[in-house]
Amino acid sequence: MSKTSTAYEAANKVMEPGPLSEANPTGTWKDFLTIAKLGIVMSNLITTFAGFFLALKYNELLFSENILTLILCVLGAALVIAGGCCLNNYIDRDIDQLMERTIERPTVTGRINPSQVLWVGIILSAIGTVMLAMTTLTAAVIGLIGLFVYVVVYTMWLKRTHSINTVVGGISGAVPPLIGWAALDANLHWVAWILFLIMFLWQPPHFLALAMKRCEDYRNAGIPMLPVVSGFALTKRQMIWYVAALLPVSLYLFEFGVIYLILAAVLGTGWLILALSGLKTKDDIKWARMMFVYSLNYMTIMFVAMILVNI
Ligand code: HEM
Ligand SMILES: CC(C)=CCC/C(C)=C/CC/C(C)=C/COP(=O)(O)OP(=O)(O)O
Repeated sequence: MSKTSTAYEAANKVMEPGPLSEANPTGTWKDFLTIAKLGIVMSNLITTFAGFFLALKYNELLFSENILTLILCVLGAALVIAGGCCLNNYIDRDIDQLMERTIERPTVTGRINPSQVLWVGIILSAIGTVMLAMTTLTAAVIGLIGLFVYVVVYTMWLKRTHSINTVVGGISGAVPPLIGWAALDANLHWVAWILFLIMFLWQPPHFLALAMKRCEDYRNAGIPMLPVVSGFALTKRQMIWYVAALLPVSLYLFEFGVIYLILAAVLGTGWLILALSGLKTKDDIKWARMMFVYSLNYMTIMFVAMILVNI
């Protein structure tokens, strides 16, 4: 039997919930922050804020006159994303108990009652959507599209069935800058769409690196991530294409000025060199670890720089 069919069959088997303990849930705030994936929410907020800040500049609006919109936008986006992460944890609790990386999650250990996680997810998403709607309706609709793609399309369907899962799921991770822009200006400028594209292209090298690092974990849980289904060689080649595509797209924001251009060129070329070194590496896991760390630094530095050069 091929590796591919084994993974797909296993993915179908794990649909049944396992022996999760629901006894004595003693969930603390820390448990809820874990479930809401605080680190991921915070980094998504960098891209949301970048979208908001650039919309201020392109629409010649004053920061001081839009502080309430900023608060509604950032808090609204944070709540929708955190709500999505709670729903993701609720739905994934059967497969999370099969992976070393996720086995300690409060939804698996039973420290939090699953129905509580479900309700917190729904309530946070609803409050966040209302807050976004108080900026513009477009911002709220984009938030809902992101939530739908993340929770329904990615988590409930593709994550368990197709190796294209994370590429499609990447649409949700790319909408936060659009939310930030739309909070001020519902007619999304092309710059907003470039931010979307940068985040969309950034994600495959980010999560495929992680999927390589955690390949055995995903295999055991029957999740058909690309390295599980198609192996490391093909995964590495795909990652190179995404990193290569990211470079010209990031340079397309040339009107941000020469400092931005130099930074984008240096960071993008550095990442491409690292990605290409994967073709020759003898230690795939070490390379994947470096790609993952590079992805986080690249995203943070690029989006902070986009804000700073436009002050
Ligand atoms: C489909 C898209 C994505 C997938 C599948 C994905 C997957 C993951 C996973 C599984 C981890 C956990 C790593 C570990 O525990 O070792 C992680 C970490 C991380 N991801 Fe992503 N990610 C995606 C999109 C994003 C986006 C859009 C951002 C930010 C804008 C982001 C930022 C981070 C950060 C900051 C971490 C490390 C901190 C943490 O685990 O809390 N990711 N990613
Ligand atoms: C507007 C909106 C809701 C946007 C969503 C933005 C968002 C949460 C992007 C990150 C996507 C992500 C963390 C995928 C990992 O899920 P996973 O289930 O593969 O990770 P896990 O195995 O660690 O749970």
